[in-house]
Amino acid sequence: MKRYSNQNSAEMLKAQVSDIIATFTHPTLKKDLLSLNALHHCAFLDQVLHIEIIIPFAWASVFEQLKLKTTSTLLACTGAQAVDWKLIQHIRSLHRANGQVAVQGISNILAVSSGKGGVGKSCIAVNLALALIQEGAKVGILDADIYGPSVPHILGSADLRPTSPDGQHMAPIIIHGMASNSIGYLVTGDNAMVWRGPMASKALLQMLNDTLWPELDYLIVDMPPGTGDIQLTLAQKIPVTAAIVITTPQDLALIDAAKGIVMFSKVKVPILGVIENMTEHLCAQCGYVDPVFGRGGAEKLIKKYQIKLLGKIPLHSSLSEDADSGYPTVVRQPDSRLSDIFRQLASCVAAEMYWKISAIPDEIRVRHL
Ligand SMILES: Nc1ncnc2c1ncn2[C@@H]1O[C@H](COP(=O)(O)OP(=O)(O)OP(=O)(O)O)[C@@H](O)[C@H]1O
Repeated sequence: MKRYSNQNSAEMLKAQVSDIIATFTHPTLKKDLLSLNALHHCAFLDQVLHIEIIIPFAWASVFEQLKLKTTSTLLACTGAQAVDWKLIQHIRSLHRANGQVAVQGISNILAVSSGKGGVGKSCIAVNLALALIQEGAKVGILDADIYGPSVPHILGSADLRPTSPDGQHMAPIIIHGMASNSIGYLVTGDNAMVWRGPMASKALLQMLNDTLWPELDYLIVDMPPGTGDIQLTLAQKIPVTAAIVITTPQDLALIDAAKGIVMFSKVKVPILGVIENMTEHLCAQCGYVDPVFGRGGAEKLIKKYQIKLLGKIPLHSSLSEDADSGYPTVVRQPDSRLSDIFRQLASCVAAEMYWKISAIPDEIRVRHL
């Protein structure tokens, strides 16, 4: 049985653990865990190997894979009887587009957009936000889809109304562990439809700035669909870190998604990539996979614009049924294959943001999980 009590052997232990965890590879890691300085601490106490891993983005489900892949080798090499793992998420505030000023308490804002309506943007924005929470991040959502605010419906909070503790600010609606605000909480029926563009953008910016958001690692902004004036104004005025574009595989949706990519490039907002929704139909009964809208659509888009395909979401009746029930799939069926897909997407989005955009050194918060 090995002992790791003195200084030399503590270094030996560190070297051994480092070698083992450095073998772990995953698409969220552009460098191995050692080059990322991820081994924060390791110690051998009472036959237990204690390991602390520090990662600068939301990573909880990948951390589970790391444990699964390396625990038996660690036990065999060190003679420990158990490994006590700890993940520290050191989520960084990354540079905002065009050097804009941060919103109080929010580290990063991610705009979820689409070139046209009906591609599943809100459904994906909500499930992505909730999956980021399951990945260990603090997340909120702002429904900026002024002409069709569907986030309250999907979250099951349409009947709730924000309160104002001081007559000037709004307390967000907390639902499924997530802070949310939406124009849908404030106006009912079709009232929002009559707003002119400048009025709508002003209202939204006010909602962003006057909501008492708790400390958030990520605020997801569900943007209005399309690439008109209101979208352009919001892309310029919301202090976003980056944007993602949702599309479906049909040619018409891809043409509009391309317009969205061009719009964000014009206003110098970094695009993390594209999410293809309704990629193929996944039969709820037999699991048969049918590429109803054809294959390879988003691939063409990412090739042309040199951006990343962040993930593909199948067309599945659960997604719309769960959204209509007010319990999005990630919450209602956390152990389903669809929820796994969303968690993978969440870690991929968080990692891509970190790798693509540099951190602001004095805006770092650390949280132990
Ligand atoms: N992958 C999917 N499988 C099954 N149903 C889906 C999927 N994605 C979205 N839906 C359903 O499609 C409908 C439209 O989705 P959603 O409201 O999210 O679209 P949207 O792009 O935000 O539309 P708009 O911008 O016009 O409001 C909803 O009923 C939603 O539940």
